[in-house]
Amino acid sequence: MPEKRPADSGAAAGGMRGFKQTKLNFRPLTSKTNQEKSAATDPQNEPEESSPKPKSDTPSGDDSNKPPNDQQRQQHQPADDPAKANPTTSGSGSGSGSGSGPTTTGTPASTSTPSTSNTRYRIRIVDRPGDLFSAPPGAVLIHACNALGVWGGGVALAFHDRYPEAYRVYRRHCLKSTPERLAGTALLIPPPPASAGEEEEEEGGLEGHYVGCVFTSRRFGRGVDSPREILRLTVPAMRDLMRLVAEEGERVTEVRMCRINSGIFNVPWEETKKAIEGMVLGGEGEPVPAGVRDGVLEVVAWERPEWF
Ligand SMILES: Nc1ncnc2c1ncn2[C@@H]1O[C@H](COP(=O)(O)OP(=O)(O)OC[C@H]2O[C@H](OP(=O)(O)O)[C@H](O)[C@@H]2O)[C@@H](O)[C@H]1O
Repeated sequence: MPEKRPADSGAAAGGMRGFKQTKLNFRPLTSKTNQEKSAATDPQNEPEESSPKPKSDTPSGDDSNKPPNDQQRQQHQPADDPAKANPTTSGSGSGSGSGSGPTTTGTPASTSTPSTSNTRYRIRIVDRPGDLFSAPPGAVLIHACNALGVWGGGVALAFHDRYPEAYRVYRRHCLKSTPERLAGTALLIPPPPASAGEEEEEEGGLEGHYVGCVFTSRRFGRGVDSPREILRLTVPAMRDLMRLVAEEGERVTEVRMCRINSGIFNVPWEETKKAIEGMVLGGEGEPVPAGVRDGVLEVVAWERPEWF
């Protein structure tokens, strides 16, 4: 992992090649219990009015597709405490299945009905250099988000430039709620049904991606949560996202992520990875993602080769 990096501006800086804007009609998927659950699991969450009252650094008004402004893009201060934090996890150790065999533990029987057995599973993260966005249709692309409705830098800006419609969905979702309520939850934005004649058919398999947003910090810039808090929020947020992913059944073909939290959020990647791999998921009627094999969901964490 690189020691230091600029809070880069992603696509704007040419970090990824060949970005294209994909204008699609996205519909958001959220857990009905997201907000209650988040409030319940986070003792620090004070109940707040759900009116989308902008905070001081919250963009306001009817500008849901407005790109982040310069001020927002520049508010990428590193967190005050870059010290290592102790992750709060619901389990210990990392996933350890073989993961590559054809065994179908927890695999849904039909193409779209998620399994709701008592199967428990873990996530195993495999680090790989490459382009996060070069994913097949049906892939979920996970990235960490603030809850203020801004994808202003790093990979979030690349998502913004690539999927402006998804950005609108995310932004609306944020403005309808509050950072306190969103912290530790997730938003899954599926692609619309494939339509014939899409233009973005070139390299990279651009269409058909789900955008998986995990709200691991309430705010960004000077208001970003501490690394410790970001790690703590990552666990329920990933759990929430996995539930949403599982409900999509086999429409989801793979789950991949960037090294969430490791750039602008300033949390060492190994800490985030450990927290995610320590989670025990599923069980008690919880749906199980279609990709689970032998109790393990393999998730590739892509990193640009220059940072790998
Ligand atoms: N263009 C690109 N293409 C491909 N991979 C890229 C990339 N740029 C960076 N990466 C990699 O992607 C991983 C995560 O690093 P990032 O710094 O992105 O995100 P993060 O999870 O630490 O932080 C979340 C906050 O970033 C934004 O913040 P703002 O809105 O600007 O405030 C959000 O909105 C959140 O608030 C690291 O492995 C980077 O190497």
